[in-house]
Amino acid sequence: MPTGAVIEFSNITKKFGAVAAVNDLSFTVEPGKVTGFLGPNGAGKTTTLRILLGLVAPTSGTATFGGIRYRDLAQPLATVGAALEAASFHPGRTAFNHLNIYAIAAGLPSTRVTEVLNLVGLGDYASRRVGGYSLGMRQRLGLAFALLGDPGVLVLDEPINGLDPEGIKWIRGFLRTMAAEGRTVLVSSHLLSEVQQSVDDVVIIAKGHLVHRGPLASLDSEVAPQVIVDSPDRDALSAALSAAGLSFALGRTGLLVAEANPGRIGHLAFAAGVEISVLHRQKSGLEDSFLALVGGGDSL
Ligand SMILES: Nc1ncnc2c1ncn2[C@@H]1O[C@H](COP(=O)(O)OP(=O)(O)OP(=O)(O)O)[C@@H](O)[C@H]1O
Repeated sequence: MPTGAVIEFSNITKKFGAVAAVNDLSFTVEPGKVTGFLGPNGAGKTTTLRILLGLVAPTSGTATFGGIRYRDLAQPLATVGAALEAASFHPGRTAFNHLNIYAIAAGLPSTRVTEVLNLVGLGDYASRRVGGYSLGMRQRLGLAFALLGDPGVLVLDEPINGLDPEGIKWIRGFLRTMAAEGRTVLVSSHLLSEVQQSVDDVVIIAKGHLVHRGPLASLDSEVAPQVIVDSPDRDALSAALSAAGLSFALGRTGLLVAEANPGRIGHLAFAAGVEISVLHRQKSGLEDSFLALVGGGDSL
């Protein structure tokens, strides 16, 4: 059984000209869990993963597997499996031939190619040309490649992108199994909802900065609870809230007030003679917390 190594990013910065795509990023990723690496498009996820895999040199900082940089690993294929892009396969080659080239280069037997193709559900399609594969099948082929050396660490960039519902269900189970076997599994996504059911921990970045890391459930406490209140006379209610110095925004079912105590809102409406039609506490969901952390949904 492969043992997962701890992935460690220490003060990673990557500048493209004057722009810092990744800015002083530090975090660790533990074995035996699925860790979601989340952030809106352009947050710096792909750049960070490319640095980890030695494909891009950081401007400063280090990224290591069990303390060793990718380029210094004695057996890279047996240590880390990565799937960064699904589309870069030679269309004229069969899936078997594609993987066999890498297997031969790594000194692995052809039986391993058949094994990994079966593992990702492509066993029946091994002799088909990759050019005829759907996006979902190419995603699976990318995973098969990542698994070739039976690595303890899996690094997958947006593996759920483009999968149909059946494929999404399959990959969720696949990620869980990989982590349960002791591997370190790092999966990037720009959508929390996409990975919510598969991840134990989350690392969230926005504009190249770390904005949150911890167990998935820790996201719940990130946004302060709000009160939803409404009135047949919304203008009068708004005036009463403003007079009390409370900030609020228009929500779907009323005014969202930055205040945790519904009793306080009820009291000030009563004192102002404003009739209330809705009044309750709103606990934000994981998605709300995620959007608040990454600066709203505009860039998603
Ligand atoms: N080679 C490059 N040259 C210049 N700028 C780049 C380069 N690669 C990435 N960037 C910029 O760095 C920022 C981070 O990009 P990156 O691809 O890492 O983000 P991401 O979170 O993976 O987003 P996406 O999910 O859209 O790929 C973006 O502003 C991007 O335009």
